[in-house]
Amino acid sequence: MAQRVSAADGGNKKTSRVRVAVRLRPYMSKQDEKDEGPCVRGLDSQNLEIINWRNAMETVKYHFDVFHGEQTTQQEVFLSSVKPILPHILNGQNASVFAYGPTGAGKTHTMLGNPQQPGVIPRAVREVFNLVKAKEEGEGWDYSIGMSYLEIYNEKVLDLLSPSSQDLPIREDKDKNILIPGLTHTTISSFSDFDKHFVPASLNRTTASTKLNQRSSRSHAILLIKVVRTQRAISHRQQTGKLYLVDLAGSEDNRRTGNQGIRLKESGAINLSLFTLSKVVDSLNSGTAIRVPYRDSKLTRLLQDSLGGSAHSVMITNIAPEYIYYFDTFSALNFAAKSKLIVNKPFTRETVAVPVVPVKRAREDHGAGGSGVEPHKKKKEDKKPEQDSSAPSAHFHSLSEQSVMDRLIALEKLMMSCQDKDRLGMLKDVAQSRKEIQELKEKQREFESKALLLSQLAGEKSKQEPLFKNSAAPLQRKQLNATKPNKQQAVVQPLQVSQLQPLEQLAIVKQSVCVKKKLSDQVEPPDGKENIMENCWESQLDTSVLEQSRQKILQVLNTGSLKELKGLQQIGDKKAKLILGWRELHGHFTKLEDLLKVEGMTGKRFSSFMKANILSAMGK
Ligand SMILES: Nc1ncnc2c1ncn2[C@@H]1O[C@H](COP(=O)(O)OP(=O)(O)OP(=O)(O)O)[C@@H](O)[C@H]1O
Repeated sequence: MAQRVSAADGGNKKTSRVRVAVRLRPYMSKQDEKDEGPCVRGLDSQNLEIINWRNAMETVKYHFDVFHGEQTTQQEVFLSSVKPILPHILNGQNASVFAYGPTGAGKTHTMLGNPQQPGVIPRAVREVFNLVKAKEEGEGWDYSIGMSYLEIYNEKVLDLLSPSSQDLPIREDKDKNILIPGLTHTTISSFSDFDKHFVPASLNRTTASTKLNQRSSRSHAILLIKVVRTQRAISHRQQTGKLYLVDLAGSEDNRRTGNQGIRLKESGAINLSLFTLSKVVDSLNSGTAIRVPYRDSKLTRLLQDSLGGSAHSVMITNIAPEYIYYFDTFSALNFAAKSKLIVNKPFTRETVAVPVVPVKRAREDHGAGGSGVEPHKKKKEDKKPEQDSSAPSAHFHSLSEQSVMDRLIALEKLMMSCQDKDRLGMLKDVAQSRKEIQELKEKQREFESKALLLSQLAGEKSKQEPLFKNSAAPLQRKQLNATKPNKQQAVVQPLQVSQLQPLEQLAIVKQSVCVKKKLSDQVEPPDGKENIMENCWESQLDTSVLEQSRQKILQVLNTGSLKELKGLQQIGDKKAKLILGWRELHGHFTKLEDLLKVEGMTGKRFSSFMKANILSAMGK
């Protein structure tokens, strides 16, 4: 009877860690309306640099196992990053290759390619056949190769070889092998046999056009190549090796993809599963996690077999050079860096001799090597070079939007806490300061509510309504004045980022109490009187009590566990996870309206969420 045999002697510890390669796709001028040039470039076969968003005179350098520059061919990517792990699957071990990165950065190009430039998938399958052919001769084993092909779309597992099938279940057998009952498994005898099944199945994959990519993959596609080898001699040992070739859907920022409706829903599922993947990678790398959160998404559940343990994994992080992708690139590099903690100081900052603009025009300036190390001509020299090094760069016009800055700050904090031990002390100090500020804020609120209570007791002998006030009372300004110092205190952060905050306060100050919801109105225009009534309820509440409730909700959003988040009104499991994901990626919510940035949170939902939670916090 067939039995899984662990190949202890064949296991090579060195290669069992996640090997991280980064591939930079060529610069595309059509993606660069402002003609700003690239913001990232290669230095050599392992190093790259990206402009520092804080100061365009500086770059941030990263070190990876491999860096594939813009001119790298499909063949080179395959030979250096993928081919070395393939022999393992002939010995009953698992291997996987992931293409990760923002939408439009070249994942599908890398994995699939096109007839002129075939990608990793066709090359790997061909190589597996070659390896088997070479082995079959005199080693005493018979080999059989099979394939399955599926996509995870909106958290559903769909069989691409049998497109009419429904969402398939994922199961685990007693040996901890992940199985998908009902998934088509087809034996293939040659590469052309594979092609015959694979090409039409690929057309079944869900793709659609977004603002950033005309043919964007809306699902994670997983091709499984299974090699079973059976010993001819008497014990007839059988070993099964699996190769997962994964083209992940791109991480997406929906403000830029312009996604709405169904695209937005897809995007929510994509971002959620990528977030879980990130958590799994974190746990595997930390080596201390009690529970690796494989079960939190279908993607990670399915790859459980192959991620960690004895799997030989390669992650190819695809990035794009244009400024419009800056945040995504920075984010993807961070993910790639934390996917292997042996990264050499990715946050070392060096001042380069020439202003950053020279990275411009990679295509014309780069030599055949594509690493882009030669000096570049200056452009836009009239741009004032001297800047306050703590201020966001003038080159970041497109990023000067407050929310993007907030995200960059949050991301930077994350990266610092991950990788630079020297900064841990600093972060601890900041955490301590924050704690003290928080305590002061609590005290302040306590005093305020006491004072309010006293004035109410003194002022209204017979009039009741401790919570509802006269709508004519011009209390909102007072309320916001009271909020202001709190806000200012709350944003004490490393690296003097607090100077970015006043803009946000302004946004809050501008909200009028009754006809507020400016943001929500932008998303969904009010649809009549009912909506006006909807939005007026806050005006009937006492501003300080209202503010207290808002603060309470904000606190849960920022510090609440999954369970606590689910304790909020109108927040279910999925939304709570999305909030956690957002927090992980962007740091804290500076104001409640930031919730609108979470996937699926429309203006209407936000209004209703606020009403339900404020009233609930007041015990209404
Ligand atoms: N190395 C490359 N050389 C030439 N063209 C490339 C390269 N990488 C990507 N492209 C082109 O860039 C465009 C976007 O690439 P691709 O569709 O592979 O991105 P993606 O990361 O898979 O996006 P999504 O996540 O939206 O599916 C395509 O037109 C592709 O041909």
